[in-house]
Amino acid sequence: MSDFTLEDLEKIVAARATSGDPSSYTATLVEKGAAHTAKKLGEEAVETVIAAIGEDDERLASESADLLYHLLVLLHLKHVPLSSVMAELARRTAQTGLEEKAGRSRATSH
Ligand SMILES: N=c1c2ncn([C@@H]3O[C@H](COP(=O)(O)OP(=O)(O)OP(=O)(O)O)[C@@H](O)[C@H]3O)c2ncn1[C@@H]1O[C@H](COP(=O)(O)O)[C@@H](O)[C@H]1O
Repeated sequence: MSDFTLEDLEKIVAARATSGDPSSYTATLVEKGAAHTAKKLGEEAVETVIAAIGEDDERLASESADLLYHLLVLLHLKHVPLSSVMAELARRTAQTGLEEKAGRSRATSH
């Protein structure tokens, strides 16, 4: 099994974003900006849903990889480090998902 991590991919994305390499898809996405990348992320999310419902596991893994890659590019463009996302996920491990959801409703009802 590969020990490749999302942190590794985050570093690759950061390097390719500023590479100026015309063959880099990351550089192309970054050039088009956050709004374009967010739309691409949405498309990849839909493709992941379609794969989950009607396609095989290999296709689901492939679409999930596209989704995570585009999320990392968007986070890069918005200057949100992956460590912030991981910190938020780590914080949530202290409670169940439904407790966390109840906390969100309380936070937005004020
Ligand atoms: N993980 C990925 C990755 N996943 C998906 N993609 C690209 O995402 C695109 C998604 O395909 P779509 O059909 O949805 O989009 P498209 O039609 O090609 O693009 P649009 O014209 O619609 O914008 C494809 O071009 C894929 O190659 C990725 N491109 C790059 N990476 C990683 O980023 C690294 C650097 O890539 P470059 O920046 O291209 O050097 C690579 O070595 C990989 O590790």
